[in-house]
Amino acid sequence: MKIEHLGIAVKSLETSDDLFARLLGKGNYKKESVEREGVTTSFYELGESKIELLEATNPESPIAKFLDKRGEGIHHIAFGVENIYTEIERLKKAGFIFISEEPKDGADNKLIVFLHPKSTNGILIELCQEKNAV
Ligand SMILES: CC[C@H](C(=O)O)C(=O)SCCNC(=O)CCNC(=O)[C@H](O)C(C)(C)COP(=O)(O)OP(=O)(O)OC[C@H]1O[C@@H](n2cnc3c(N)ncnc32)[C@H](O)[C@@H]1OP(=O)(O)O
Ligand SMILES: [Co+2]
Repeated sequence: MKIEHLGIAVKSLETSDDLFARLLGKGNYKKESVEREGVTTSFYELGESKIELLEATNPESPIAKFLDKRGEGIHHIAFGVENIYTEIERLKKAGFIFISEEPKDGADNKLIVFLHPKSTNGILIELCQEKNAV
C-alpha cells in the first residue's frame, strides 16, 4: 500500500492549476471529468504519489458540499492497493465502514472505493487500484 494521491478540493481548476504549476514547477499531466462523482480532476505527479485537484461540476457534488462546509483544502487521502477486493475484506474485518463496498470507476484508470470518515478518525480515505491489474 502507498499514498497514491492527495485529493484537494478547489473552487476553480483554472486558478488552482496555475498555483500548483508555480508551486511544483511543472504542469498537470491529465485533466479528467468523472460525471458520476460530479468532479473534474487535474493530476500532478509528485514522486511515487500524485496531487489530484478536484473541482465540482454540479451543486450536488461531494466537492461542492465540502467547499460549502469547509472551503478549499485537503479533501481525501487515496491509498494505492494491489487488490481492492482483498483490501475491502481486510478492512471490513478490521472494523472499518465503507460508503459503498462496490468498487467503481475512478479517474486516472483506477477502480475506487471510499471509507466513511466517521470510521477513520475524520479523514476521508479512498482505496484505488489500477484497472488493468484485475
Ligand atoms: C473521480 C474520482 C476521484 C478519484 O480519485 O478517482 C475522486 O477522488 S472523487 C472525490 C469525490 N467523491 C467523494 O468524495 C465520494 C465519497 N464521499 C462521499 O460519499 C461523501 O462526501 C461523504 C459520505 C463523505 C459525506 O457526504 P454527506 O452527504 O454525508 O456530507 P456531510 O457534509 O453531511 O458529511 C457528513 C459527515 O462527514 C464529514 N465529511 C464530509 N466530507 C468529508 C471529508 N472529505 N473529510 C472528512 N470528513 C468529511 C462531514 O464533516 C460530516 O461530519 P459531521 O461530524 O457530521 O459534521
Ligand atoms: Co481521489
